Amino acid sequence: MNVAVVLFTSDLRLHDHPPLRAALSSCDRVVPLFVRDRAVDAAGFAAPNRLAFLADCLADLDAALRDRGGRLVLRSGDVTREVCALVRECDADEVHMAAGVSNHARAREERLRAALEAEGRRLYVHEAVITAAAPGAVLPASSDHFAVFTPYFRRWADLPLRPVLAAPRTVPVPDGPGSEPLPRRSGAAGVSPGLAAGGEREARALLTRWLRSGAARYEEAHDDLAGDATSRLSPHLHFGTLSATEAVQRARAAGGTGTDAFVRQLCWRDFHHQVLAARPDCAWRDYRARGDRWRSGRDAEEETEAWKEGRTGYPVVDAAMRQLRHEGWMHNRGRLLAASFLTKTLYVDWRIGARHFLDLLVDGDLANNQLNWQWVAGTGTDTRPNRVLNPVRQGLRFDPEGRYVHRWVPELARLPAPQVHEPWRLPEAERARYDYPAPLIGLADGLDRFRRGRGSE
Ligand SMILES: Cc1cc2nc3c(=O)[nH]c(=O)nc-3n(C[C@H](O)[C@H](O)[C@H](O)COP(=O)(O)OP(=O)(O)OC[C@H]3O[C@@H](n4cnc5c(N)ncnc54)[C@H](O)[C@@H]3O)c2cc1C
Repeated sequence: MNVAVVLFTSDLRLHDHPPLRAALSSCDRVVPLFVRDRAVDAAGFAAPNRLAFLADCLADLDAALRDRGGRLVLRSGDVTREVCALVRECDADEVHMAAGVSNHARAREERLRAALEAEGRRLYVHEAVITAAAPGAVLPASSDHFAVFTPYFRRWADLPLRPVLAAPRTVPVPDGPGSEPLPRRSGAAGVSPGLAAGGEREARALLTRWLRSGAARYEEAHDDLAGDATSRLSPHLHFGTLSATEAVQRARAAGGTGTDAFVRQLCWRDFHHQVLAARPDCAWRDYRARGDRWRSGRDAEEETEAWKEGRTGYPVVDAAMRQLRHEGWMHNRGRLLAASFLTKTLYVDWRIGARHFLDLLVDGDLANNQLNWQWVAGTGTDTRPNRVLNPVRQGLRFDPEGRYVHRWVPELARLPAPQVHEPWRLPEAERARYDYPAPLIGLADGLDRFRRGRGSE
C-alpha cells in the first residue's frame, strides 16, 4: 500500500482540487492534512474573523471527507515539522500541495521540499489551484509580471484554463494518524456579529445562487453601496472553499454582460497575485516609491483611531468602516473610499490602513489587500496614482438615497439625502440634533496635505 499526504492550505475544498486528484491517482491511500501554522499566528495574521470562518471551513471539509470514507487530520505547529512527522507516521511516499505566492508560502514550500527530500520523499507543488491562472502563465515581453491591468486582462482572457475537476467519490485514508480536535467557531472572542458562514457547501450554494439570480445585474449594480449587489464570494475565494478556475468557467458558461464584468473582477484577483508573486516584498513596501512623507505614529494616531471607529465626520466613509467592524467585510466601493480617505485626505501611511483591514476582513488576503491599498494610495499599479476620491461626491453618486449611510450610521438615519452626505452644512441648530462628529479635516486641507507630502511634487 502506498500513501500520500495532501497538505491543504488556502484550498479548503474537495471540488476542483488538483493536489488531491493527483495524490489519489498515484497512491492507494491519502491523508488529508491541515496544519494550523504557528508562524502565521506569530506574524499577526490570525485575525478572529478569519479564524472563525476557518473553523467553519475545516468542519465542512472534514464532513465532506467523512461522507467519502475519509477524514481530516489537523495538527498545529511548524508546518515542515508537522508534515514530516505525519509522513513518517504513515510511511507516506509523497506530499501534494497548492503553490502559494507570498514570501511565507514560498519559503514554506522550499523548507518542506528540502526536508522531505532528505528523507527520500517527494513534494509535488501544484500550480493554478489558488488562482485561475498561475502567476507567470501570461507574461509581457520584457518583465516577470504585468504592471498594468488592462493588457494583463486581454492576455488572461484568452488563456485556456485547465478543466474543472469533479470531487472524488471516495477518499480512502490509512488507519492510524490521529488528529487534534477541530476548532469550533462558537464563542470565539472578537468575531464580528454579522460574519458570514464558511465552508465549501456554503460557497457552492452561494455561487449557484449568484449565477442564477445576482450576476445578471452585476455590471450596472456592483457599485451601488446599499444595493449589496456583489457576489460576496471573496472569503470563499480567499480560503479556497471555491476554486477560482471553477468560478470563472461557470460564470463564462452562464454568459451575459453581468457575468463578463464579474469575470473581469476575478481577473483582478489573479492580477494582484501575479504582482505579489513577482514582488513579494511589496506586501509591505511601496511597489512604486513616490517619496511620500506619510504621516504615521503619534502624529496620525488620533485621526487614525477616528477612521477605524467610523467617526471621521464623513458619513459614507464612516458607514464603510462600521460595516467592516460589524460584518468583517466591506463593499468594494466602501474599501476604495475608506482607503482613499486615509491615505489621500488624512495622508496616513497605507500600511497602517492595510494592517487594520487585515485585522478585520474575513477575506483579508495579502495579495488583494496590500496591492489594492497600494493601488489606492498611488504607490501601486494605478496608472493615475494621484487621483483622490471625494467622499461627498462619491456618496451622492453611489449612495444617492443615503440608504447605506442610514444602515450603518444610525445617528443620521432620519437625515435624508442629499443632506446626509454633508451634515456639516446644516444650520447650527439642526446639526445639533444629530449626535455625529464634525469632519476631522476639510477636503481642501486634506488635498493640500497630500500635495505637500507626496515626494514627486
Ligand atoms: C483597499 C482595498 C482592500 C481590499 N482588500 C481585499 C482583501 O483583503 N481581499 C479580497 O479578496 N479583496 C480585497 N479587495 C478587493 C475587493 O474589494 C473585494 O474582493 C470585494 O469587495 C469582495 O466582494 P465580492 O466578493 O462581493 O466581490 P465581487 O464584486 O463579487 O467580485 C468577485 C471577486 O472578484 C475578486 N475581486 C473583485 N474586485 C477585486 C479587486 N479590486 N482586487 C482583487 N480581487 C478583486 C474577489 O475575489 C471577489 O470575490 C480590496 C479592495 C480595496 C480597494
